Amino acid sequence: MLYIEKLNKSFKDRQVLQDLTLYVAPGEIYGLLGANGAGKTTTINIICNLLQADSGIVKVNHQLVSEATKKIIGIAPQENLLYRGLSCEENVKFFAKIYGLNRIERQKQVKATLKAVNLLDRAKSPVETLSGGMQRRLNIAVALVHQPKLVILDEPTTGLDIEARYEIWELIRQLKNQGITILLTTHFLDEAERLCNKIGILKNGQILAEGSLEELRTCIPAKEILVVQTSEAEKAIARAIACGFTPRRYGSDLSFWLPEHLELKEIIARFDGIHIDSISRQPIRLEHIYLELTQKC
Ligand SMILES: Nc1ncnc2c1ncn2[C@@H]1O[C@H](COP(=O)(O)OP(=O)(O)OP(=O)(O)O)[C@@H](O)[C@H]1O
Repeated sequence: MLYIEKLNKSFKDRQVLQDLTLYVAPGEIYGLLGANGAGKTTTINIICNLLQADSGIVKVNHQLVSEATKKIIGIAPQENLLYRGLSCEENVKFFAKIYGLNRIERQKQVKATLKAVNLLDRAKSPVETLSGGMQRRLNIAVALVHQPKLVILDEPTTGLDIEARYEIWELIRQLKNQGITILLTTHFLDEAERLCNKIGILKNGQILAEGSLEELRTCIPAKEILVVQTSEAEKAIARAIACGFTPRRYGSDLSFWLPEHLELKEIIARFDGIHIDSISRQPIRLEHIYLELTQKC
């Protein structure tokens, strides 16, 4: 559905995308992850034909991006694209007109889209009277009104409380069930873990790694992660290394990669003679993979 090959883009002498290559299959939710400034929005702007690449190929549904492909893409940008004084219905209708839907299609699609984002009962409410979560859902409705094949959601849950995030996640799952292909950017790694069947990790305009969560787990040669609280960190690290555990710091957490599954009593035995306050075990999460890849390069 989305094919990007060797995409390059510079702003003056700063190269923002470097041979960026990625593929999104029909019906997939692809999570594009990267720190601020990694090049996510630049990539999105090129896909939406709002920005010209210096070189490379971008195809949506087998067509090179152009004014024509805009009609098969729906974009919900980071900043809500809404008219605050207009009602939900008026906002969606306005974008339906921009996308060239006729009067009958508009009537049908405005209703269907507001229903899909669970805002039909607020159709007549002005945007400024909606909660932040409702506004984000309306921002997504605007991206759906012309029934696009590819939907781009740029940080759809930033700034929302957990209940509003759950509602957006449910909406994204429903879109996937309808066969819509989704490109999602997020800084929430748990969000990518829950929703995406493919994840690409972007740094300095290049994809460092790409795949399902299972495939990305192979980036860390460990079975699980041990988090240790101790007042004798130096001693614990030296002992762990001698046992074949790989030390890492995740924030202030002293952690170790365990190369094999061990019983808790075996783990405790390895730290014999060292003062340990607590030991906990964690599965390998996307945050560990993300940090490993982005800090190494
Ligand atoms: N129009 C522009 N002119 C000059 N530099 C730009 C322009 N647009 C983006 N950049 C630069 O390109 C780099 C990538 O920006 P981009 O917005 O694509 O990153 P991002 O991954 O979307 O970041 P964020 O997570 O903060 O949204 C940044 O260093 C940014 O300052």
